[in-house]
Amino acid sequence: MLELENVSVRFGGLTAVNDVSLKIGSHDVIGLVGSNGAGKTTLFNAISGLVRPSTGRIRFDGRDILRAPMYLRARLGIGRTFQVPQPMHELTVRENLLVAQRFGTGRVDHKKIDDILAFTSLADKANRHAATELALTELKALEVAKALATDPQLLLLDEVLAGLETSGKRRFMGMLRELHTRFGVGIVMIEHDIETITALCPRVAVLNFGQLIADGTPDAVFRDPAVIKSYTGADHADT
Ligand SMILES: Nc1ncnc2c1ncn2[C@@H]1O[C@H](COP(=O)(O)OP(=O)(O)OP(=O)(O)O)[C@@H](O)[C@H]1O
Repeated sequence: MLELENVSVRFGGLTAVNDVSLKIGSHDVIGLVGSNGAGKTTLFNAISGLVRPSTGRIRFDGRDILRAPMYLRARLGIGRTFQVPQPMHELTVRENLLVAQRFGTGRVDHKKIDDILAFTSLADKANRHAATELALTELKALEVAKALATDPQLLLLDEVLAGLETSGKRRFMGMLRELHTRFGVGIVMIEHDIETITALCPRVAVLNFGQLIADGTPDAVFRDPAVIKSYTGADHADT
């Protein structure tokens, strides 16, 4: 579905993403990990069209999208969330989803919006205003709901679990587990907690200083000496 070929993103003298090649299939659920500043969000930005790579190619369903604007990528089926929820504060939850749906599909489908509200446990908040009437878990759920409203084939989730307390996190993980099968989307999720990634993702990709240093099952990746070194600075795990 998505193919990155030798993608690099530079900000002046800093190479935030360095020569990354990665193939993501429509049935993939991938955890994207790496320490702070490793380039994870920048890679999402390159895929969704927020930043333009300095070099490389990006194809979606065989189509070159390197120069495609964000809205076109959304229409083609690339949906994303942001690390800090970005609702349109003056609108209600339902209105936020309607705007996202229009942006992503060019249509309005109230039945689909109702399904998404139910799935994300936001049905009873549909007429509340995002700015003043939602708790953090609900704002995070709204972020996922907005991305779903764009009708994605590929969903990029940027730290959707960060900052949630234990029970909210558990509920959210249940929702994420269902997301893939219920909406038929491929998923790439950025997440720092290795236990969470291992529980949710059959495949893990690791960035270190912008480079992809591992890509495989959680078991294989988290035993990889290069990955352990990137996290701890040590050459071997203490096992
Ligand atoms: N717009 C920008 N201009 C300049 N430098 C940037 C910009 N965006 C990101 N960077 C830099 O690129 C590097 C990668 O940042 P990025 O946010 O992609 O990392 P990350 O892996 O998502 O980190 P975190 O886990 O802390 O969110 C960092 O050094 C960051 O400071």
